[in-house]
Amino acid sequence: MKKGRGRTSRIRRRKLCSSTSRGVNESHKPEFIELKKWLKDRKFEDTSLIPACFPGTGRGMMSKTALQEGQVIISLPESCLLTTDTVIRSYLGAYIAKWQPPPSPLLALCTFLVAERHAGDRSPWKPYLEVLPKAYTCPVCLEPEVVNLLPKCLKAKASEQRTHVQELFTSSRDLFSSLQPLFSEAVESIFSYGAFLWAWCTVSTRAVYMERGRRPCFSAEPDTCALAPYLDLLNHSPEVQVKAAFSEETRCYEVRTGSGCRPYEEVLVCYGPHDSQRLLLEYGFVPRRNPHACVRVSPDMLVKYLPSTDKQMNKKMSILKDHDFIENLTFGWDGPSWRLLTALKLLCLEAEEFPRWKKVLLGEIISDTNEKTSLDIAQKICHYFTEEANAMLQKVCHMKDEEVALRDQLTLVEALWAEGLKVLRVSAETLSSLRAALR
Ligand SMILES: C[S@@+](CC[C@H](N)C(=O)[O-])C[C@H]1O[C@@H](n2cnc3c(N)ncnc32)[C@H](O)[C@@H]1O
Repeated sequence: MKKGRGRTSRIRRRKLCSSTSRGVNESHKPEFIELKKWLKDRKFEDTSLIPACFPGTGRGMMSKTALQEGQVIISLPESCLLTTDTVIRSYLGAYIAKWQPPPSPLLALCTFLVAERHAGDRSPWKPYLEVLPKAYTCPVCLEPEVVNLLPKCLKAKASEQRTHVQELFTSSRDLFSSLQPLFSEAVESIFSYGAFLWAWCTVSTRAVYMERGRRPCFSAEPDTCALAPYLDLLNHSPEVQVKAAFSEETRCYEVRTGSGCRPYEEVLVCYGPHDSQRLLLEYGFVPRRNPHACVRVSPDMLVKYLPSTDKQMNKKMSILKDHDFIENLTFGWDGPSWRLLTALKLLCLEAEEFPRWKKVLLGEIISDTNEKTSLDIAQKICHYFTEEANAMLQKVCHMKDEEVALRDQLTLVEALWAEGLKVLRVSAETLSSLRAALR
């Protein structure tokens, strides 16, 4: 779906296709009947996709007919899209446009969503708002005791996410207060943290990528998010491909299949080639069978089993940092990544081998000892993580029995650790084979 970077690009890099699990048609539900009427009034032409509930992925989209490769499966007219243009054209527009410093496009969208949800029956967006989830499962919404059970790297990111949303909310209070003339109730009760969090998660987990030019009424942050009713019912699969973009010619947001799909199968798009920690962080779910699943090795784990007496350790670590070998070191379905083994080889260099560190980064073999030592360290790290994953799974299982109210949240965490454990088992086998080949 596009070429942006970072938070927005991933949302919007959606491809499409199908899974084999049968879903239960939900198109008869009153909220979907209303939504379809609303879409029709806005010139949306019916599609072969209908909302349905699937055993593996929950609510998503099912195809009523066979879909051919390259076919447009959904074409949403501009008038159905909720963008910053919608906000500026609305009753909020004049307030947002004169606010200093200019709010970010994301804040404008969140403010609009909160106000419209509050408007209830009076909102022209009601049929769309009615089908949106009432709650989300991104880490920012999880209970602290559940966040505490996340893998270390993800826990740190979850905490950053929470701080980011809280700060955005706090720093927006004056803007919300300026909107008081528009409401009979106190704005503090309308723009509560809970309402803001819901809006932030709505945009974060559902928006499609649609780039708009910079406007002086908004801050310099990229304006790339658009909410696309109906289309945003499409779930993710890492294995499918689609093209999705706004067409200047038809003035519609179009999704085109990358491959065919049989009738009554779930139609899926790809949110990006993300590992499951990232999908949990950004979208609040852990997919089944993720080929991009991995277990991340943090810098402190990297050195955990290395001799603390190594005088060159600081220098080695700064080389790794300078050459971007400190992040994205992983175990995956293929075993330890090349980057992880390379970082370990560099860290395991003997004093007399150290001057040849550049060759290590180029992938050259320095010595048998270096090869063996680095594999041994990788095995120790893998073993440590395996023990940790087993212990965490036991803890989560115990908590699921004790804390029934947290069961859904704990199930997500459990899925993540269980996937990690599988990756580590495969990695342990790969490491054993690599080690045996050196004997
Ligand atoms: C764009 S919405 C897709 C429609 C959504 N399932 C719904 O009912 O509104 C994205 C959200 O759907 C869910 N989701 C998407 N793909 C999924 C998958 N493969 N497995 C489980 N949940 C998924 C996640 O909650 C995610 O935040």
